[in-house]
Amino acid sequence: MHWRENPFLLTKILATVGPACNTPEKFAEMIKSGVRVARINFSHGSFEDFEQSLNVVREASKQTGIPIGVLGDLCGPKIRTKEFEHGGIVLNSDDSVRIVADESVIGNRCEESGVSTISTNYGLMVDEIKPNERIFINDGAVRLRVNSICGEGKEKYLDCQCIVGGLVSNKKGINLPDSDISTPSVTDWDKECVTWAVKHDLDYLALSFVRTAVDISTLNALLRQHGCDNNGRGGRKHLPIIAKIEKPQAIDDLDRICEKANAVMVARGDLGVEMDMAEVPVIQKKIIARAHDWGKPVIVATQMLQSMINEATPTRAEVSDVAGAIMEGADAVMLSGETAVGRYPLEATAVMARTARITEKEASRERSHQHSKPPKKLQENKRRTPALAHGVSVIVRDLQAKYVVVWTELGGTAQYMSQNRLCVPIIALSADQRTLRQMALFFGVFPMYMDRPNDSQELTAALDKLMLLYAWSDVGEPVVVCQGEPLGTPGITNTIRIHYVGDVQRMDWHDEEEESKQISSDTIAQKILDQ
Ligand SMILES: Nc1ncnc2c1ncn2[C@@H]1O[C@H](COP(=O)(O)OP(=O)(O)OP(=O)(O)O)[C@@H](O)[C@H]1O
Ligand SMILES: CC(=O)C(=O)O
Repeated sequence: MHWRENPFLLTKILATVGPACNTPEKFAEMIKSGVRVARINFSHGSFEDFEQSLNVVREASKQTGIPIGVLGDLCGPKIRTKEFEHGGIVLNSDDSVRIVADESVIGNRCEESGVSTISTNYGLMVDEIKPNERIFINDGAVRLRVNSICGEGKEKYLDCQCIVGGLVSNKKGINLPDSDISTPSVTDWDKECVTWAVKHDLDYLALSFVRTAVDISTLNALLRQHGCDNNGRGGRKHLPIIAKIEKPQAIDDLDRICEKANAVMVARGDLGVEMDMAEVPVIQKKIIARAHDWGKPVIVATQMLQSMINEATPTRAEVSDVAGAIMEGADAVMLSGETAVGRYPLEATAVMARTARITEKEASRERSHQHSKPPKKLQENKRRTPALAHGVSVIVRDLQAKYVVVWTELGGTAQYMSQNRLCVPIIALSADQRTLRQMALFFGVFPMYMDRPNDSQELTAALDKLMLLYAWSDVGEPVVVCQGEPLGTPGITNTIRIHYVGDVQRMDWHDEEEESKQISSDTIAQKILDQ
């Protein structure tokens, strides 16, 4: 157990798994310094690779005793270049470039004519793009403009002119910022990945290039075919969906996307290509605020500590970026290439955790002067658990309680508590391993396994022992406890208790002692620990 080594970092850190951190020992070190969710990117590698990454994470989680959520990142309708004769070609400004319909063509550059040919994994794009529209390759590093559409059937191609030159190599991403493309939101490859994810018990699925809330419903329908249910649950497996916001169309449907998805991600890599990069910071702030209105966790991703792929220290601007996202209210911050292929994965995690710790303290201080603001849309819905969570935030403030403790079957209560930004650790106890892993994404929530107690009394006794064992609390300090009554029924959190650590035992034992003899806090603590 490393709870004491790295106590209560409220902000959640996601790390992308890749060759740079692909051993249980390395990943365990990253967990110890603050990583709580591992991202497997289905864009890179085979099912064998994904299985190996998953085993690494699960083993590291076992070694550290800390529940780690695993997120499978579905590629969605991402268009990519296919293969080239020598792995790639260099384009120069004004070069003539053909994007061909035939997906089997190997890309090349004809030295005689100077014309370059590129094939893609979406041949139909030649039917859907119009003259004058732009084609961005490799995160916008290389840019083309379409002159005209030529040929027929398999021979059809887009005749383009290169505006910004550079290297174009195998499997590089293509963005079409001016075009309306009808690729399915969940591709055949995504479907295979979903089957794999369900079979291997992943904890989250992220969907790339979400355009409207309908895309979330499409994935949910597919998950239902696999026996999952993200709404009513009804005893079925819960596999929450994270909507990646990286298309301008998604911003137009943000409210419905936040309502339908279980969490959202500000995927700044593609967002910064699909629209003017200069707009991204303002959009990020808006997405974070909107996700909070709906009580959904929000992750800020991409290039957070990009220079650490090659350098042992980040730039000041990168550190400021991490801090800025946390001040704006991000629940989680993500590392991509930094941990997947970078030279300093552990250092990157440590910098992120240190920055988060200092920033969240300041953010909490600022919030403590404001009135608690529960998520607007949840409050409008007038449901029991969000109202209860709001009540807890007021009690925590009035009593200056140091912890909130919830007993949760499915994690819903922990999520509502998290969204109220209590600014104190929420210790979320559960006997369900999947629930524990899924709660790893929630800001301020610390999932911990506990055998299911039979009743409130047993829960209180176990809680006291936990508090004293880890020296989180002293006897007599207040802890706010939330649970369902009777204990163990999912979806009925209906009780808030203000418990003083050791209280029940203090009274019991006091009766046994002679009337005049005061029993000390130290004696009570010792008796609880000895039980
Ligand atoms: N498992 C992996 N194996 C090899 N290289 C990887 C792996 N994961 C990531 N990378 C490399 O690190 C870079 C950044 O990682 P990231 O996961 O953000 O990929 P990406 O392709 O940029 O993201 P996305 O597919 O979400 O747009 C990738 O472009 C790729 O070159
Ligand atoms: C994370 C991701 O997919 C992006 O930033 O584009």
